[in-house]
Amino acid sequence: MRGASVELVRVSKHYGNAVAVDAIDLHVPAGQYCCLLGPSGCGKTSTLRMIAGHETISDGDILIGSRNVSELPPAARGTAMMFQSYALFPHLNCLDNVAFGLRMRGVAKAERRERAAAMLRLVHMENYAGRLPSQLSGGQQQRVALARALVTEPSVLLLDEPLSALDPFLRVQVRAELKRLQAELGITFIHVTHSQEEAMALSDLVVVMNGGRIEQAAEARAVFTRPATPFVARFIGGHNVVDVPGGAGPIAVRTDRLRVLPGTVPGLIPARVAMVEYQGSFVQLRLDAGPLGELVAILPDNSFDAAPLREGEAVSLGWDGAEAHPLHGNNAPARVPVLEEN
Ligand SMILES: Nc1ncnc2c1ncn2[C@@H]1O[C@H](COP(=O)(O)OP(=O)(O)OP(=O)(O)O)[C@@H](O)[C@H]1O
Repeated sequence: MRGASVELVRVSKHYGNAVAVDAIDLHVPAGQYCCLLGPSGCGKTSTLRMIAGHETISDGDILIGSRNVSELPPAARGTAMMFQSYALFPHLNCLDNVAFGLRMRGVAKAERRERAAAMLRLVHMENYAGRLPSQLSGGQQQRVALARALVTEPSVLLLDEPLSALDPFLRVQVRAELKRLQAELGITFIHVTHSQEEAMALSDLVVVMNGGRIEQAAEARAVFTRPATPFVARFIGGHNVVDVPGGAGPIAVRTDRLRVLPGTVPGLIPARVAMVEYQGSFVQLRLDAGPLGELVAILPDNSFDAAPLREGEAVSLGWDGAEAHPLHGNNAPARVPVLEEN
């Protein structure tokens, strides 16, 4: 299998008068793991469904590799889709479920079975080939669904909240499995999630969406250390968005970089400890900073224990200059469409 790049050029989706996706530009290089991340209703699923061809594009173009696929039916795009609900056929065993997509494409029976068995091996489910979906756990069904999506050898796999139906323990396990498979197969994955943690753990490219637009598209570490907008800083978590009076605009200060000193220190921001939350390896402090609102600081448990603070106590807040990250607004560079060989 080979990955293909995915390029969205001024892509919009309207439902009647409502704009679900608003003229977005995005380039996902071939073979990358990309997560579309954002709150409910921000347009992630509509974007994914337009790439798959399950939804018409209201405006703009989608290119996969060097082909403009905007008008092509789903089966002609070289994509496969994996859904949140596993959507396995209940009356077919695992092998037949996986082979189903090949039957639809007219592949002969012996080859269908061979390729389906190879896919089950890939997801470590070869010993369950004869079982019905009802005889499998949620995580196992998810693996079979993955094998079924991959059996047609897509160059792009589209995943719509593939982990959200799993319990937290399984979610982390299947997440690692997805990452391993993507690296092994080298095909492009585009994965919709509203979980920051999931996006950070999986992605080469994190695309943060809000209100039908892209707020930032960058590598996970860049999104976390250099969020482009107040929305990204808040959504990705781990940041305070602070608008100091007389400053040059809002800045982001990581919660683990906010300094909290006891008492009143001239020149620092006066605050009061509103809540102390013990979280195991660290302690989270909610701090009432008056006109600046509530700020959050996290301290390793040993630093907190060395000089504990109590609720109601007066403190002073500050940060090193280098830790103040200006939030310039949407500073994502304008994208120039790039064509690559498929
Ligand atoms: N078939 C439809 N008809 C009308 N409006 C729709 C339709 N599908 C989605 N929308 C609207 O378009 C916007 C974007 O929806 P979309 O499903 O793409 O968001 P999402 O980010 O995937 O949300 P979620 O995480 O809740 O699935 C929402 O306001 C939604 O109500």
